[in-house]
Amino acid sequence: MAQFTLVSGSVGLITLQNPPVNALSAATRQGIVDMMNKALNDPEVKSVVVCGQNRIFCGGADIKEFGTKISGPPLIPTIHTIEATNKPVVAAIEGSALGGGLELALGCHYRIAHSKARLGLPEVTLGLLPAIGGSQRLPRLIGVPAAIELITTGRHITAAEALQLGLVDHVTRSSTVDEAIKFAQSVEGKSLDSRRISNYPCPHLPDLDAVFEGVMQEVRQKAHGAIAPIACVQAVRAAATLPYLEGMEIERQLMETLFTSSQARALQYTFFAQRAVSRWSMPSGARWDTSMPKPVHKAAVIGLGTMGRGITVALAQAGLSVVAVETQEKQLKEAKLVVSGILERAAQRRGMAPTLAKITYSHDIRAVADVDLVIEAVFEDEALKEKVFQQLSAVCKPGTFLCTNTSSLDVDHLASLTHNPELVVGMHFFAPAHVMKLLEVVYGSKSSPEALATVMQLGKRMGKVSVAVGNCWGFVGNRMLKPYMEQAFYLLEEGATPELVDQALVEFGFPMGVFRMSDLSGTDVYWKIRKEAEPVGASGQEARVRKGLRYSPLGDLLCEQGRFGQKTGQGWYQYDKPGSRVARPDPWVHNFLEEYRARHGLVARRIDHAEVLERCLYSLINEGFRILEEGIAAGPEDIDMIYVFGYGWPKHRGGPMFYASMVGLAKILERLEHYHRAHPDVPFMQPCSLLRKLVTCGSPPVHKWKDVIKKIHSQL
Ligand SMILES: CCCCCCCC/C=C\C=C\CC(=O)SCCNC(=O)CCNC(=O)[C@H](O)C(C)(C)COP(=O)(O)OP(=O)(O)OC[C@H]1O[C@@H](n2cnc3c(N)ncnc32)[C@H](O)[C@@H]1OP(=O)(O)O
Repeated sequence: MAQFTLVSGSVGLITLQNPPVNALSAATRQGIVDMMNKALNDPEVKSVVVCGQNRIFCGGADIKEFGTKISGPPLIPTIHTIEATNKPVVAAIEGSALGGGLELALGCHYRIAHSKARLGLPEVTLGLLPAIGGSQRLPRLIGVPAAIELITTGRHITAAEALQLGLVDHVTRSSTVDEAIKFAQSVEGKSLDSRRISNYPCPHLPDLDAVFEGVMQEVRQKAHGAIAPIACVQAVRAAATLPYLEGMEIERQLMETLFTSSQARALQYTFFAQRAVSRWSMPSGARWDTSMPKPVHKAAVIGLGTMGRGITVALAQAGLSVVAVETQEKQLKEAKLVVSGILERAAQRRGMAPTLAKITYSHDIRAVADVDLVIEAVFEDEALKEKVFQQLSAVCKPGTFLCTNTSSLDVDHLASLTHNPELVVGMHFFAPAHVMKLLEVVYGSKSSPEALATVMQLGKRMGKVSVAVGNCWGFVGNRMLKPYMEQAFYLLEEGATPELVDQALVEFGFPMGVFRMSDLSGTDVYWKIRKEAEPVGASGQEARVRKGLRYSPLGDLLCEQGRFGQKTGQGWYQYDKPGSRVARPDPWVHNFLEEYRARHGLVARRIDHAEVLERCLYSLINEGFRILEEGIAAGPEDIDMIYVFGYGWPKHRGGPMFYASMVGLAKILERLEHYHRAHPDVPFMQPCSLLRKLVTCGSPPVHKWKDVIKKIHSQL
């Protein structure tokens, strides 16, 4: 797992060998310890270069080993030995030097990086902190403010930025290992006293207490309940205030707490789940590894409202030629300005030229005749989308993939209006489409594996976390949101306020609660969807029982008052003016709720945060089990990534299905049964049979659920 070669007569070259990213598995750590001992004890070796096989230095600890019993040697003593030796040790950094990989490099006396290398301490994103001395060495090398920023965000930086910060000594465009070998020879026999970072004093910061107080406040606010960023700040504070060895002891203690935390498990699950969703499968048995995507060089976007503009930006940034079509002249002009502005600002940030020439604009749908793939993003109106799909089917060249950005319409129905329904796939983007990471890729009953493979690959090119799901009302994300929102309305009927419900959800870790979110997106958006789904209700009616089931008309009644949320300055909260982002509790809403309860003879009771969470989250999770049972999502990871990357589910809780496994399936089942007994007229609270079966099977861990589901399906 690590190889030693004597090169140029005096340089011991140690190469980490653990594909694909040379992660520090037990065997690799053992290899480093053995090869380093060999190099340091060999009198022929006058200097050492450490590098990684296949042009990647090291991706850090082997994350697969976390959660298992850690075996193999620890690296801290070896890094101390490296730092203390009188033979110069040079890290030759190509590809990535991340986490434990960068910590190893920080123990070396010199660091030479390739210009395309990326460096970082991303432990925080896995619920950990850099605990092989990284939290103590980095601030000593680059100063407290820069170290805090890198360690608390886990950001990967370029070699150029690393050079600017003083994190590396030299950046090269040629062979890093050759340069490192030459450099190592040039410093053989020279004093290394000034190269041992652990001996450096931490650069002085005036008013240290005030700095850390401010940083802690900011980090806490951004963390939404995650504990690792807080521990990272505490560790850097130890570096800034304590001698090195005492700081190392604090680093160890903090890591001990984090290492076994449920948050670390959730974040590590998310790391692998994010990668697992790219390995999609369809109920037909078609899979990612047996289906060939078609090349997409030129794409088109139809409709340049907010979504269409974002999609155009995302496609252009992914390097595609784009035809952007909008029939309304005024909207087209405005879109051109907005799209160009976004691309120019983004290019400026990256120090690159904007990709404006990649886009041609047209008001004529016939301009898409020669594209490989079209994304329809017109207003969410069934008749309009039907017309567009019929037109597209007539004007596009044979074989063009036709995609829809619908969030609520039936993909199969749109496909049925075209000559080639196998080429139709849903691409459900989230606003703003060029920023949000999630892409829900919806295959219809006729979509071909090739069409799905093509769209999944396009999503990857756009930098999205693309999740393939089956076609059903609301797909996965919005379908699960329905019971969640429904419960929030019921809680208001029973005595809660929008603030109470939202506070419980924010404390759980969501960036905002359901009512604040509803105000932000427009309360009328779901009103329209409710009206379409329930033409008899959703307007002008107070009835709380519809078709024998519980219904809350609260959202409809609010909309009838013209309170459409932030954009109108009034919704579930009040705002200083339309468009203002500062939401304040609204006495009008409290009064509206009291009058409503009085009209219906409802007596308000005290509702606590635990009840809010159980009812909103468990009903959502229950729907997730139904989605799994029906095969709409292939596995729990798919649902979890949709919620983490599209709906603000806190990453440190891993997604709804992972969270359910942490809470315990038996407990979820028991609470759903409890609420369903109290409200038999709420079908979303009736426990799904898959949940019952999983509990009967002894509540297997989340990565085993797919096997249980497969078994159930094979028995049908
Ligand atoms: C008190 C108790 C103390 C106990 C102490 C225990 C010992 C701890 C020792 C050291 C701790 C150090 C802390 C760390 O180092 S934590 C790890 C930090 N590193 C990372 O977070 C990097 C994660 N990886 C990445 O960011 C990327 O993978 C990258 C390296 C940039 C490469 O990206 P890309 O080229 O896009 O490739 P993929 O992401 O698709 O990855 C390819 C496959 O490799 C797998 N992978 C990647 N990194 C790791 C890793 N560190 N460990 C294990 N596996 C890794 C990834 O899952 C892909 O696999 P697959 O193809 O099967 O999906």
